[in-house]
Amino acid sequence: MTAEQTSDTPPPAPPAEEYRFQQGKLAALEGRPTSPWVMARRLPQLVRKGLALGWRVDRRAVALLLSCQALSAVLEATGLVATGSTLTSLVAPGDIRDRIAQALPSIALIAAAVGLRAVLGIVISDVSSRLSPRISREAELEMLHAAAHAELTAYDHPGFNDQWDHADRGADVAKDLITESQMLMSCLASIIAAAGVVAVLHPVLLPLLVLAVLPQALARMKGAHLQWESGRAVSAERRTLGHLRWYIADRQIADQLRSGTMFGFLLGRYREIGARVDDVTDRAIHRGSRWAMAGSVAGGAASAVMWGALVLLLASGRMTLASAGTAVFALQTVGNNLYGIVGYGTRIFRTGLYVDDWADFIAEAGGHRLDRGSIVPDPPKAVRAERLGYTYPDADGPALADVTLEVRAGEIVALVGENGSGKTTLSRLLTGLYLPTEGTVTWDARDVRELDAYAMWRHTAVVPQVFAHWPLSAEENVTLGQPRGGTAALLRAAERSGAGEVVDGLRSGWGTLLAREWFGGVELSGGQWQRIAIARAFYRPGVLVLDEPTSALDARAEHRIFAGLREVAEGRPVVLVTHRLANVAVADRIVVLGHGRIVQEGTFEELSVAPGLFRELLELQNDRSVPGQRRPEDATGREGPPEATAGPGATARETPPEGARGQE
Ligand SMILES: Nc1ncnc2c1ncn2[C@@H]1O[C@H](COP(=O)(O)OP(=O)(O)OP(=O)(O)O)[C@@H](O)[C@H]1O
Repeated sequence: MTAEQTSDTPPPAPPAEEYRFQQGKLAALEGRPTSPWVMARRLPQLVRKGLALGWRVDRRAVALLLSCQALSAVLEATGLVATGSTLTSLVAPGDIRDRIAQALPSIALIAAAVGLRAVLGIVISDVSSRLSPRISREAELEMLHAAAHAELTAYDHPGFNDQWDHADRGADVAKDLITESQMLMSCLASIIAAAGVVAVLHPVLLPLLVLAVLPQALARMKGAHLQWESGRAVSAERRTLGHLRWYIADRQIADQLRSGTMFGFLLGRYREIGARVDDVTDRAIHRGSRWAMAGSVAGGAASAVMWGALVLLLASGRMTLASAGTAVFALQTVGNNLYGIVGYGTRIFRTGLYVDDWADFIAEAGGHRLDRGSIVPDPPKAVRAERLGYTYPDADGPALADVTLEVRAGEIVALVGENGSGKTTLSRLLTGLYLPTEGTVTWDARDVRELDAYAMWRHTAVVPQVFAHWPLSAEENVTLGQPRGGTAALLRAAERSGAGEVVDGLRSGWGTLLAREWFGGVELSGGQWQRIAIARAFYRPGVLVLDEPTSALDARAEHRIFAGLREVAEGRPVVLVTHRLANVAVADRIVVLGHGRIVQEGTFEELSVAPGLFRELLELQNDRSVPGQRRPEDATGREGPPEATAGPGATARETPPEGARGQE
């Protein structure tokens, strides 16, 4: 036990709200089959689906599979018929040598059929093994395509991530659909062959055999459905476990996990959630076992009836010994294959449910497929928001309301305001990453809804607050794999952003892999990464959005960005989001947001003198006095007024929380 766990302090009371994925309403779940009968009816549909998947990947392989299957069934029937005639020859009266000689051709036929079926089995297994991984990869690619063509807002909808998870599982097991379909067809072909022989021997045997297998078939299907249901019920919990694993083991926060001695606490959460998952799964397994038990008892009784009937037929002389012997072989073949059908049918049904999830996802990207116009825009000369409003899914109120503003090419508009006032949301709307829930956003007077989304994003360059560290070369990290404008454009962007200095120090210059050491790459510092991210945006044409672009930069690097911004803004609309109010002096216009609305608008000179939120924030940022601390020259004990001595560029200073101030 670690020192962390031996602490005498009692475990903390459970919080009012727990980190938990919300399970969205899964429309696909409704109307899903629940009864074994409906499940059985779905099997042909699923086999078709499996074959269709395979067909898309490799037609020749599927055709070969089906042909081998059919041939194998014919050989099975031939073998059974030959078994019948072998037995008839062997039990006939006469000299044993004559009887053996008479049976020899059919024995040879049985041997040939068995041998050929073995060869066909190897071919079938070879073809389906090659086909399976390709099917999964194809399914995965379709899923990734669907995800990349979902609206960004999809990720804010509870349920979307769940649907992605289910689809992912579906893509993973899609390969099994073809193998299971093929096994199912193989069993079916054998049954048809053997059932024909049984039916000829005596018509009563076949229905009795079906009756013997049916109870177990129903029980197994019920079990499969219960298992699938429980899997869905705990899927959100499983994802939470996955996230917790990330928090416990990821390198990015490994230092904080240690310095905050968080390990024991998070592990406790992990155990609690794991126990909840086990609870649901155990219940499903117990229910499934009860069904299996009932199915076995009923099936055993029905089998006894069938074998009793065979003995009666033999005893009453309605069946010869040879026919009875053939019947035993044929019944065993039918019986085994019926169990095979039940087994593979159950598996294919379960696989089918997951594959349905996958199919639902790729059809509609979890209900959030990009569904916009097809107009391919030019780089915009003016981006305009008109009475714009935006409410996040399931949010209590709007994040933005009644916002009207325009940013023209060559103009820098700064968005400022307190945390949560809607700056990032607005910048995402202006670049069409979100679609408005109220009002419109237009690019050169065209509603962004009418534009082809990916075509418009080719004219957007964004430095978000949290930017990607792509595990690619330095050059690809700037060009994003879409070189345009040649080396000159790359070097220009690098020069203006300060990324050039970073690249100059790298072991292979622009070709250096920027990834962690254990990927064979070079890891950059936070500020160095930010310079690369800025170069990325400077390199791309179109609307430029800089959301806190210099938060990790040193003073020299920051100065370079803002000093060069006017040049970068030439011919393109620029939106600058920042809390460092000294930096917004570079903007042509400043838009101040408060609770999702525009509360002030003007130039730096206008707003810094006009009473209002901007001046208040500016003064707070420039205030370097410490509340409650006496200044040496202030012998009267009077709390010093805020000093406005710090010039523009002074770093924002955190003020202590209200409660802490009260205790001073
Ligand atoms: N993905 C989201 N889902 C739901 N609500 C969100 C989401 N992102 C932001 N919000 C809410 O929308 C409001 C505006 O957020 P936004 O990120 O636009 O603010 P901001 O002004 O950029 O804040 P900051 O200065 O802290 O970056 C906030 O109240 C926030 O809680």
